[in-house]
Amino acid sequence: MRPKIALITPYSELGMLAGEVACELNESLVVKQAALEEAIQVVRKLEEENVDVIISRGGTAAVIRKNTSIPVVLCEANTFDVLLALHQGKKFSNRVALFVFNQVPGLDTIAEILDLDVCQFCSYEDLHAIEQEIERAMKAGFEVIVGSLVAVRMARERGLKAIPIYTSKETVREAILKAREIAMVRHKEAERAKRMQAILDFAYDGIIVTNEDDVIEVFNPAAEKITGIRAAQVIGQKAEQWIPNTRLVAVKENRRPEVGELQEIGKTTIVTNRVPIIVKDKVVGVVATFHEISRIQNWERKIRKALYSKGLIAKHTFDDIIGNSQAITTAKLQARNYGFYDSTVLLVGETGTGKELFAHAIHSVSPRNNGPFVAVNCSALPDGLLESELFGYEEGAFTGARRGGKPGLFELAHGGTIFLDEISSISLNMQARLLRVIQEKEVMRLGSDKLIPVDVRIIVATNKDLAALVARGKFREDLYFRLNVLRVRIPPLRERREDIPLLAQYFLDQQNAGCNLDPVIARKMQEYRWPGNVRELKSFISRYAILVNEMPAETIFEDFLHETFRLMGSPEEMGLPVEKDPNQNTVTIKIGSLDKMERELIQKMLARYDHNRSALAKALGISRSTLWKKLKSVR
Ligand SMILES: Nc1ncnc2c1ncn2[C@@H]1O[C@H](COP(=O)(O)OP(=O)(O)OP(=O)(O)O)[C@@H](O)[C@H]1O
Repeated sequence: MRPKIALITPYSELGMLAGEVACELNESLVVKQAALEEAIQVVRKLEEENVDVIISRGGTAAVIRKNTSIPVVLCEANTFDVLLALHQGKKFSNRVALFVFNQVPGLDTIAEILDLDVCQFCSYEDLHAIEQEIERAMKAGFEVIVGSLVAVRMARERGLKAIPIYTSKETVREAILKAREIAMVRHKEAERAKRMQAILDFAYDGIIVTNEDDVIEVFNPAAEKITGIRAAQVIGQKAEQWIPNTRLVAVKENRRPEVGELQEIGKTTIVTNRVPIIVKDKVVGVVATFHEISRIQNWERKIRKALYSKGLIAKHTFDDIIGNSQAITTAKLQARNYGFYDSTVLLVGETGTGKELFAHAIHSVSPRNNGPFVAVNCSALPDGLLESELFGYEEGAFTGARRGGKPGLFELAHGGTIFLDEISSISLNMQARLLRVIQEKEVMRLGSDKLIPVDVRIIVATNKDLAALVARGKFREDLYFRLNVLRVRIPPLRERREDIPLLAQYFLDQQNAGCNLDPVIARKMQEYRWPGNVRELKSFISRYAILVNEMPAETIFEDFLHETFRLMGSPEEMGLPVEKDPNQNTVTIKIGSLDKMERELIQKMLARYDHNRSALAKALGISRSTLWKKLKSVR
């Protein structure tokens, strides 16, 4: 933006000279002719035109300065210009009255050089004052005057010889250059002030600034909203008059920042930071920034929600891992200790034992617990898809690649933990890429040649014997050693049968079933092998909670087992105790009424079938409901 510069001069010659210089400097200059008080009207107009700087000289410059906030650059004749004019004056008299607004430095020396008697008349600001001074000079016997054009004009009207002091071209050039510089600085300053204002206006934080006298200088719109006080009321007032319990004065005196302090303003609780403004070791004020605590809570909720919707948060802690057995307690203790380190953790355990649960818990005690937690089931995706999910891709990396590319899960887990479940299922190609990530701590998106540094802790889980896979060449040995740093074995449920009733009751409570586990079922459950471990137990309890009011607990369990056997194999294969009776094909009962004999027969058969009603119903060739009715009559 070109600066707007104006020159106000009492005589046209200076205007013409300045125009010429401005042209040479490629600067646009508005020239106005006016002297002393006449200049005030002109200045008003220039203000409307947003002129940045005014150039003027002598008394006119002094008048302008008093009447505007626009900066005024002096274009004063210099000593050489005065000397030239005095030299001219000497041609007419040895006594010269000098009419200039400011004292001329070195005037005595000039007078001596020129051998001239010079008397200076100065500091006038209106025509009347000049007139009076000229009268005084005349009375003192001066016949020649040298000075500003206004003075020269008046002197000539009174018949005196008068020589004007012209401003040299060099002085004009300097004035224009100076004006240009000031205009530029002003523009920059105005821009900075606008930016600062925008920051204050649009900041969500309340901002209050006090000066060294504890007077409020800044009170932004957010501060108005939070405090309910209007800025216009408080700016220029002492802070303690308006802000209850303010510590701004104390902060100024202590010279120590107070950060994250809670403060009550009416019914609102705010979190505030107060920091002293120290310039060259002097406290020149205090700045306070603050926001309502409810807003922080809202943000937190939003952030958590966003992370939740992405599944990027650990949802479980060690408290969620139920079990008192020695086996699970040892595993928990070990895993908790590993949580504090940053090395890779390998979780080994059968399906459904709680490996993912352990991964969540390890992250939640780790120093990374504020970072994201990303869980990936490596067996759930085909190799190519898993690769693009884990490492991300650049736009156009493959057909169907999303515009703008996509960050991989390693990038999303930056600062946190990534959990790779079923690690044994990844291909050798993926194993090589994973090894590089672990070694270099960098990922490269598909279709990109840029390495992105990532700071991620890795937890992997397997239900397969990785060492055996290494021996069979299915798993890279170097990766195995990288992963097998901190190892936790999670025991299967059958190795901690004492936890079964506890877990069952825990899941029942989770379902709000409002009942306790039938002790008979609890015992039976402890005898069962639970090949699907806790997951299987949990799904049984979900069914149990729904059916417990509909049918006997034993029937629910037996039906459950029946289905499991159908899917997985015989009771023997499932590890259930099956009565091994040498007289398997016969049952002895006492002779009695038909009813009685049937009751005894059913009781004995039930015992033989280890209370597995489905199996018994099948053996007797009757439906389970018929058997159930008969059992009811037995009881
Ligand atoms: N000790 C436990 N206490 C409470 N809940 C548990 C426990 N162990 C496992 N669970 C629950 O059992 C289910 C299966 O657990 P999880 O998914 O962690 O097992 P996993 O070993 O990772 O299974 P997979 O090998 O099939 O991936 C989850 O619902 C989990 O919350």
